[in-house]
Amino acid sequence: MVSDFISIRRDLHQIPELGFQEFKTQAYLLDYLNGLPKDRLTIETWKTGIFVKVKGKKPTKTIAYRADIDGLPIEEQTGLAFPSKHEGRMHACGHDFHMSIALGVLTHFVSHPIDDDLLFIFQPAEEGPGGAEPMMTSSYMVENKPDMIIALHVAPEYPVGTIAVKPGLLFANTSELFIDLKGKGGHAAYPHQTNDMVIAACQFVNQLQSIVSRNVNPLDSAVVTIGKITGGTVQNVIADNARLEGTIRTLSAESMKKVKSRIEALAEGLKVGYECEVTIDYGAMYYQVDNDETLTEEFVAFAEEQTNIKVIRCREAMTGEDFGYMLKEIPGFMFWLGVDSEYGLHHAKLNPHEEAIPKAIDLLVKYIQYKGN
Ligand SMILES: CC(=O)N[C@@H](CCC[C@H](N)C(=O)O)C(=O)O
Repeated sequence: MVSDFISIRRDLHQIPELGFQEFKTQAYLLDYLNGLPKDRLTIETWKTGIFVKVKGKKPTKTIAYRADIDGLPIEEQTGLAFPSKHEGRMHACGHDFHMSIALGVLTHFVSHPIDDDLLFIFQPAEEGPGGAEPMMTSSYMVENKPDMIIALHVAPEYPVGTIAVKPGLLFANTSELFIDLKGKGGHAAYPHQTNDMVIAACQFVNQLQSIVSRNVNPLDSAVVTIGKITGGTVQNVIADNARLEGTIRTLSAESMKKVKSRIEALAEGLKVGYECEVTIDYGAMYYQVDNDETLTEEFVAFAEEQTNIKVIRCREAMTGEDFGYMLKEIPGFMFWLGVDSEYGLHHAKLNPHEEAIPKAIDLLVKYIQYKGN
């Protein structure tokens, strides 16, 4: 017999949608929310996201909880009995867990209200192009800015029954990276008459890898990943175009500036060396996740003393999260939830253990109750 919120997770797992296309997901969430008693609830949509307020008994503050709702362009290979019904789309970053946990906590407080108001934020487009920053400037958020905010992220590398957290910097600064190369194509047998963009792209991918090893202070970690290369049209035509798609991760804003300036300098060299055009687009950029020191330490002490969850003190990670934009304006924290999967985040076989769902709901209910009187 699976609990309600595990079965909700299974439903949501089957309908993953990309950023700002979460129409079925939003409809599913609204359908659930509209089935709850209405007396304490206000529900407002924002694009494909939702704000839900649970009115407190005598509020002096608002505590917010944020869950991201989008999936990834990955073809699922989990072999689960409830796989994605959307070809080439998967909840491979655990947002199905994040949503079902948020619904579990919200449902508890609808029937067991506390003094303070609670705001549940179902945020679109965390994987890109970013929903948190525009949500923060929405009129709803401006008029209903909470006093503190919490979020979690599933962590395949930690066992169920654990959480991992760190006061201060938890996640990196990120920037997407799209590089378009344009040269001169032609017959595969006449390379001397062309500027081959497949060769230029290969060279450039290798050159980019020297930035982290030779230009960034080794004590200030950075990552440059190219996750996708496309180019050309057919096997016997020299390609007149290529596109590199990737991401930059840095622990400091200075290193982000440095990495970008080195990419641009190397691009100038490529233009000369391969007589081609190079266009760089940085896409979406996410601000680092910087946990409030006092609130995080208080949460750790609470979890250790008042629950049977094991707390792991972790290091910062090079993952990105646009929750950073919320923490920039509102004190709060994010923590990792142990879900023990052999395969990691963004893997087609990611299979988090569902027993982590009731454990997370229980932890959050207890902590929010403690914070909200
Ligand atoms: C937790 C997590 O995996 N977040 C994503 C955020 C992606 C931001 C953006 N699309 C980028 O690639 O820079 C991550 O990949 O870390």
